[in-house]
Amino acid sequence: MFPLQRHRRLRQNDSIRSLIRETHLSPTDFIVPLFVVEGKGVKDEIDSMPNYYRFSLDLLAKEVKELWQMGLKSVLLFVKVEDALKDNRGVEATNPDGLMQRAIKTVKNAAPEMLVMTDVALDPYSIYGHDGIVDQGKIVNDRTNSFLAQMALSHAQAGANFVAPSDMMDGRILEIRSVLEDAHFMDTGIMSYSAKFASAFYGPFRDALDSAPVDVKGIPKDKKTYQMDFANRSEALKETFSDIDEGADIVMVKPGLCYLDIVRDIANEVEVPVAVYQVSGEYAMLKAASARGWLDHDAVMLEQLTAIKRAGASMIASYFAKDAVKLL
Ligand SMILES: NCC(=O)CCC(=O)O
Repeated sequence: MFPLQRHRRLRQNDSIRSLIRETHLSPTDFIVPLFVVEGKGVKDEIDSMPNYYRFSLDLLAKEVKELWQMGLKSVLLFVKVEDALKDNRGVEATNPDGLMQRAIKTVKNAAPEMLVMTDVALDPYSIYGHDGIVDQGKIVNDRTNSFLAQMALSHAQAGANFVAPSDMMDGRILEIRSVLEDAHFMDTGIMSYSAKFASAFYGPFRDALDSAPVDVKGIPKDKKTYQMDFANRSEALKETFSDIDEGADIVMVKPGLCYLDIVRDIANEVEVPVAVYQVSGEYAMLKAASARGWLDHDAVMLEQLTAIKRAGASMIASYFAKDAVKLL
């Protein structure tokens, strides 16, 4: 009771505040998403993601060395696939000499200890921009899983440490785990996008990879039959428990800031590490507002990242990773 308890005693100066601080960010909290394109000497800024780039393999190597020197130890690879290589089943996704497979090797050559995680979903390879095979206007589940498992295997064969299925098909973790085990890739981990919501915050990412669902009659224009309804909460736990039962090593909530209640729910319930993906729209909002002088970029960035960790994230996939680490 006041005045025996004066809460402000513990806030009087920076030394006491830092002594009692409960949440700390460190470079090892981050996974750095990287966008890869064909070509040479390409470092192409993404319009809706200022200061974020698509790299050709030569400059990817340079970027990865820089990240490693900054103390960033994990990357998550995404590729921009040329239109001529797209189809309905993602055949190119299993090409041993495809862009993803070469990107994995490039990262490993540049920084052998860098943890390489790879996106597993059909959308960058799909003529329809969907994460699964489209058949008569539907995204088919089980047939998609076989392709995802072959894609994951191909990434493992190229040297990926973790595959990261971002597609939200049912049962894909079990199928991927089984295929990896059968092929003796028992040390290749799975970071599952377990609670991925059908969010409007992914817009800039889809610009970056040209992977938005097409606007064609008879093809679903959104991903709501597989990604979760953002109004739901308990479903996220159900999805996450399924993925853990099927063999996920790390589970993920995506997007970040609007979903911290979900992060806390899951962190309270599960015993595997929880990743959060702070997505492209979250990045774009802060870049836009700070460019206009409306928000203090660095202060808001650190506040958001700290809040994500405070909510229960063991790791954060974030386009701010480099900006943040420079301040830590
Ligand atoms: N499967 C990866 C994503 O959908 C990323 C979305 C984003 O950063 O907006």
